[in-house]
Amino acid sequence: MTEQSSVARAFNDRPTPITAASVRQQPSGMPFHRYVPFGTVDLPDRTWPSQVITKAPRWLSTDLRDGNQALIDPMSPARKRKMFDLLVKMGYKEIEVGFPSSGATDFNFVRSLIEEGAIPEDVTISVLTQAREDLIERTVESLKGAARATVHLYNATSPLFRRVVFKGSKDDIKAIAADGTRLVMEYADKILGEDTVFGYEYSPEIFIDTELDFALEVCEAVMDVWQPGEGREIILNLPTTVERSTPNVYADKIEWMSRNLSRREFVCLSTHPHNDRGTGVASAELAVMAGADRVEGCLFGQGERTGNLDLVNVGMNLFSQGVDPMIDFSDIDEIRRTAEYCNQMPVPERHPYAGDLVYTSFSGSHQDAIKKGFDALEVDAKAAGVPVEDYTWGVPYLPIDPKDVGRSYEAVIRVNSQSGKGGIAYVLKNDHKLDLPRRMQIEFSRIIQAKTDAEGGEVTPGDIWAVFQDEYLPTPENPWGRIALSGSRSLTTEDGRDVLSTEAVVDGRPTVLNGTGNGPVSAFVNALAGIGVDVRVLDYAEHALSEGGDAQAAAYVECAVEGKVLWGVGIDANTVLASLKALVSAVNRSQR
Ligand SMILES: CC(=O)SCCNC(=O)CCNC(=O)[C@H](O)C(C)(C)COP(=O)(O)OP(=O)(O)OC[C@H]1O[C@@H](n2cnc3c(N)ncnc32)[C@H](O)[C@@H]1OP(=O)(O)O
Ligand SMILES: CC(C)C(=O)C(=O)O
Repeated sequence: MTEQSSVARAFNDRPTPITAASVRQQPSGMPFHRYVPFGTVDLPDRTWPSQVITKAPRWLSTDLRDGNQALIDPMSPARKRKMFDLLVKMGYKEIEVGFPSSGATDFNFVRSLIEEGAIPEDVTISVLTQAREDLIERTVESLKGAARATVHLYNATSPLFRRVVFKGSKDDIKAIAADGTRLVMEYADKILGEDTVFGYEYSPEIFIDTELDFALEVCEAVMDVWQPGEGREIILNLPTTVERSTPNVYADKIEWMSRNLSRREFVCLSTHPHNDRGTGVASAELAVMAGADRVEGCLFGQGERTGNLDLVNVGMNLFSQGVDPMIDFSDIDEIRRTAEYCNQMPVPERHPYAGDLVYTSFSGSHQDAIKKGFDALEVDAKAAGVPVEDYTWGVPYLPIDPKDVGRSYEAVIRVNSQSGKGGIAYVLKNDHKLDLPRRMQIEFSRIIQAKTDAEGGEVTPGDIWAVFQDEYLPTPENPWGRIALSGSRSLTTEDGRDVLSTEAVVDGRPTVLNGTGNGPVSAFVNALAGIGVDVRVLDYAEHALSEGGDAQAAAYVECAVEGKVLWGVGIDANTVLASLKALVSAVNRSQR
């Protein structure tokens, strides 16, 4: 047994130490007995947990189909076209453009894409259909003249759907899939010309709830009809449809299918997660680790109920691991604005990578670490001789550089009552190039904290600057304080000592302040003593605010004025004058 320290012993002697046994949660009274746990897969030799994703999967955007079918107000042709053009611009090469047999809107949209030549040569459009002959015929008709097109056929295969929706046996369900595939091939043959490169995708809908051996049986029956082989791929898409299991169970199912499918080399194994449990992204990532070659989803997770898999999230997750997502997310706000316009739905502030607040910290310890992180990044990049925008990213609390998705650093730190000195110092440095010494950061943050405690809410960078100016840098528009430097200043050296003569206004009267010291600052301190002000300089710092001939400098002095310790700030093109102004700033503050 390890010996307890005296501090731990003292704590354990207290009457009510917190232990697991003393935390008493109450039964909820919720009817949880109505639900059964999701079955697991017996796959002890699973390999997916140790896989690492090192390249982007194939992507299919279904914004114009699964996304669109979930909208209160489905997209107008104009909105659909805007979404299509965005997806193309971002780099998606497989785009599900609709459900043409649903009605004129989708049918005509597909026609317009083809007839207006809106589909780049390297982009394959895809259309979804139920396995019903009239719908299949209409679906294939919509594709006439397309250069590259895929028909995607689905039917539900799970026990609940077999019993409740189709009221059929396993064989009936398998026949729907196989017959549907045959019909797609027949109509494609009849309707589409030789100039259409034609592809086929089949989805056993509700795959997640389908017995694995039956899902395999149906997929094999479909493949027997399609006959995949060299140069004749089949896409088998295994959707969660309604996400009901933890992502590891889905990954087991994908790995099991990947291992057991015949003709695997001609199968593009596709994943289509939904997000009912909020783990759609994890499901997709684990599915890719488990062998999926392709990921279907929508921008920002638009889609039925809680949505489809968020393509932006998965793509940016890859990016953040140093893997090229093969999709351009560099203007995330433009992508978001377009998606919001097309879907007529907002992307929430906390949405991964794209929300308004996802690169923003309000809290003190986060801001402190971020400020230190940015400072260190700059120093490290400089030392390595690498431009900071190419240097390996590593700033606390920021998983990626917001600039890589087109964001500025402005919103990285926002100040409210939860903020500390680091955040406030960051704003002054970022917006005004003022690099406050640490003790001055503490002093100024107390001033801002008093404001947030009194008024609540957020203090904007503009507010912070206004308070800073008012506190340390009286302006001609807002003059205050006993002393103001006015006209000229002369500095000579006699016997190795500086002799300073400065024109000033003291208590409203023109006054010349004369003093001698072993530097201009100490000469000015002595000049102030001449008008009865007792100042002792405790600390001093200065830095340039900009580069070049007309560069401004900032000086910071910590002084004891009549025994009161406080900081002053001066800004001037001349560093000596900046330091004298800083002394005046401290003296005036002491008497304010
Ligand atoms: C998981 C998914 O996202 S699947 C995609 C879902 N998307 C959509 O449905 C959007 C577009 N759909 C539509 O506009 C309409 O459903 C239409 C126009 C295609 C068809 O409409 P309707 O002919 O009225 O049929 P409805 O949609 O009600 O379909 C129900 C019938 O189709 C059968 N059915 C449903 N899915 C399938 C399928 N994949 N394959 C074959 N039959 C199917 C049902 O069993 C039912 O048959 P029953 O009437 O004999 O009981
Ligand atoms: C048609 C299929 C792929 C689908 O949308 C789903 O199962 O969610």
